[in-house]
Amino acid sequence: MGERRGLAVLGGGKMGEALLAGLVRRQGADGVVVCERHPERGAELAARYGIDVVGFEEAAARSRVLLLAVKPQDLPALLERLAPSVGPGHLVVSIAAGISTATVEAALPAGVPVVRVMPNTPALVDEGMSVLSAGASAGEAELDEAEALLSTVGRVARVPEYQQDAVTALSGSGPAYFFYLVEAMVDAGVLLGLPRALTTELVVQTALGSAVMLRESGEHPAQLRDAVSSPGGTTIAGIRELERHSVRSALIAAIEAAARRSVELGRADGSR
Ligand SMILES: NC(=O)C1=CN([C@@H]2O[C@H](COP(=O)(O)OP(=O)(O)OC[C@H]3O[C@@H](n4cnc5c(N)ncnc54)[C@H](O)[C@@H]3O)[C@@H](O)[C@H]2O)C=CC1
Ligand SMILES: O=C(O)[C@@H]1CCC=N1
Repeated sequence: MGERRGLAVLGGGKMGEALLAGLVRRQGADGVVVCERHPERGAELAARYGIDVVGFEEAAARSRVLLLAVKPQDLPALLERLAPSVGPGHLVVSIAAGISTATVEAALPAGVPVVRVMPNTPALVDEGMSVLSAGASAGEAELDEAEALLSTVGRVARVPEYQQDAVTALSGSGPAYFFYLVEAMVDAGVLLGLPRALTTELVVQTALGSAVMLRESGEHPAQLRDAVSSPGGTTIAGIRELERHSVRSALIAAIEAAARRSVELGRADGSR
């Protein structure tokens, strides 16, 4: 079993494809297969990335790493079908929000190493953030192996598993919050009479430039914001409105709600 080298992506949806696309772009399609419930979707991925679409049994026979990329609610059924083909020579990597390594391990034969990962969709453009935690049968070697895989599509961090719900709310869901902010800013530009295409360019480049500044300067965001806010100027007039509308507090509440939902998804029935 230890001889296997391939990678199987089980569930070729949005996140499965984002990881698949990045990995194939970096390492080629050799040894990569996908399992997908919807045949049309499978055919689309096969054509786009030059990979084989196979069943669970063949995926397990051909692959060392089994990347679980179905929705948390679909994971129990998938694990039940996958379990007979899996053994300790596999490395199971689960990206399902909220689902603990203990839950995945309990559905598989004893001793199968499981690593839980929270990735995000910017993996599509090699700017992903993936956060790893080891299950009971996984050690440094398995974390290193998962890290080698995920680092082809962005940055990687490791946390103790109890922090994964907070991570899910921040970097897993985070892209949606930035997209939401961008949408709102573009609406504002349109309201002020700017053409939508120009407005979008202004906002997207501003978002990108600000993100690069944050990463490269290492400065506190408040310091960078101060540098934009001239005394008696335009920026501080805008900031006052953000404060008046409790935007900071709304963001904190949103991220708290996302983390709570991650905890709920981890319950056997995903109930609220
Ligand atoms: N979308 C995102 O930004 C992120 C998603 N995740 C996690 O990734 C997982 C997938 O999420 P999405 O890609 O957004 O969902 P999705 O619904 O786009 O993709 C799931 C895919 O799995 C397929 N599928 C379901 N059951 C299957 C089965 N038994 N066999 C083969 N294929 C099967 C579906 O047909 C679908 O194409 C979830 O567990 C989610 O928590 C994690 C981080 C970020
Ligand atoms: O919304 C979700 O549940 C998934 C997990 C993190 C991002 N998307």
